Amino acid sequence: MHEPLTAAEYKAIAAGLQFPTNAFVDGTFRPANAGKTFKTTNPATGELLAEIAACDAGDVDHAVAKAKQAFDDGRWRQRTPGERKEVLLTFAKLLEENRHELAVMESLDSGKPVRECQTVDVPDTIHTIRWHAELVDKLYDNTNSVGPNALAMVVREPIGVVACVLPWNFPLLMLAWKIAPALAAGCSVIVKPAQETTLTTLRVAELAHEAGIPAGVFNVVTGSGRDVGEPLGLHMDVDMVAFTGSTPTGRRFLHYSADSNLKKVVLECGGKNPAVVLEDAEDLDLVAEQVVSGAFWNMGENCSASSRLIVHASIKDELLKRIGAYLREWKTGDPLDPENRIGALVSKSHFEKVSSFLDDVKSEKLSLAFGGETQSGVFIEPTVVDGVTPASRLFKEEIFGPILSVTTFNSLSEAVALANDTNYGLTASVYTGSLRNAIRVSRDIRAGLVTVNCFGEGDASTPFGGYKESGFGGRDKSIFAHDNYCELKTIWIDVSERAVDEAIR
Ligand SMILES: NC(=O)C1=CN([C@@H]2O[C@H](COP(=O)(O)OP(=O)(O)OC[C@H]3O[C@@H](n4cnc5c(N)ncnc54)[C@H](O)[C@@H]3O)[C@@H](O)[C@H]2O)C=CC1
Ligand code: BAL
Repeated sequence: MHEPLTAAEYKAIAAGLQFPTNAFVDGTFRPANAGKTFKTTNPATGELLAEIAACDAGDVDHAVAKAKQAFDDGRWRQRTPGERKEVLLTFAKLLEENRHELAVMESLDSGKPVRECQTVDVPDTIHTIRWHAELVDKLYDNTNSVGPNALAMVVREPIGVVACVLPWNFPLLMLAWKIAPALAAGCSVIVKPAQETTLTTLRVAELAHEAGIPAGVFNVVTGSGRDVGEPLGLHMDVDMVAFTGSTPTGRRFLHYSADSNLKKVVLECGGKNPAVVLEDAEDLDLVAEQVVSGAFWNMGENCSASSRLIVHASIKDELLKRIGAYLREWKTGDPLDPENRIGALVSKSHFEKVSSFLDDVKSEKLSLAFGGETQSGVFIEPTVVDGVTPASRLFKEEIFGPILSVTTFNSLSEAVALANDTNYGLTASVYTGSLRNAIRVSRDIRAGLVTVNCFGEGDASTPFGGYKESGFGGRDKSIFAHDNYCELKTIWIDVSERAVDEAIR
């Protein structure tokens, strides 16, 4: 069902698309109060796609009031879990029916290859919504054993109004990682998409409404971080912020919370993730394939990108040779051509940032093993830089582009030390033929997800999020994500004889 179409079919869909342009609040599209707009363009071509409502603090106040009203009157949270499940499954079905449109819109707005949008982003988005829908009527609350004189119940309740502040690198999927558990739990949401990639979020909101999610429960406020993200972070009636993006912006949300109502903050931030290849790795072809996909999937615009290859010195040359062979399959160019696996970076300014790391290759006299070429001011070919030391910016900073650094080691302890030599701790991969080494290294690396002999992000049932400066406050995906969007309430009922006697009197 999610097989890619041909380039001609994708272009025909693109030609017929209607782009949503207004914020979505209380079940209807509405322009910004102040009437302002911002432009959204196709990064691959520079073509203007749409002018979108540039909302501000007044629009945020309106959306929060509507979301709070919807939460307070119980139009969603007081439906049974089974009823919410059915609506969310209808929502998933509508997404499925519109999958080609969503894949093309995502690709046009972000520069991502349509092939990935069609085969990964859209199906994973739908699966995430289905998974949380299916979870919600299978959870049990607790009664605790507190003796014969009382009954203690511990129940989950939806946390309230949730602001979901999203990044541009996986617009649909990050939307699903936040809204699926939030809506399943019974919360009202206000989504603030990244300005670069607003279109699919608006279309999804429309489909959610069509599926039967009541007005005011799913709202989208479009605009900049300063004008929309900050007022949401500071709002006294927002109960929680669920954020994915950079660590510096994540840090701001902790300040906003401290300066307002101590709202709960869950952050999924950056990464500088190692792929550690031990001397006893068994199948170097498989390692090369996985390392390439870990580093270059989504142009490396991925918080879980394995951007540091840490390889035993004795096998480095052989591994690089095989990486070179796999890179031939990673063609760069028109995102709407399903033959291409590397599309455009999300914007000119992001291209400039990523390109500055290519300048370091020259200034630090590092060795370019593959790539290094740019095209049309927005495309960067997959690039592998050899001989990178921990002192280099390439080793330390999140690049968020298709650049892989290579560093060697000679002992297991050196490998672990290099892997942990970062302020981040999101993901890591270990390649080894030894079960003992796999377990030891996975336990010693300080990261929220360690994959062994593969690259990946787990599935909907496994939590995703980071140690150290990669995350804060909770995890995306899985039952643990569901619990992010709930408060726990204890209800203690006195059933002692004294209480019964008093009740009779
Ligand atoms: N962990 C991840 O998945 C992501 C990491 N990044 C990293 O961040 C770098 C910068 O990208 P940006 O788009 O600038 O990320 P960002 O973290 O600034 O943006 C993420 C979201 O936060 C909002 N935002 C920005 N400034 C805000 C503020 N002062 N108050 C409230 N909300 C605010 C944005 O509008 C967007 O919706 C990238 O080069 C990359 O290294 C970017 C996107 C996703
Ligand atoms: N790769 C999923 C999370 C992120 O990049 O933001």
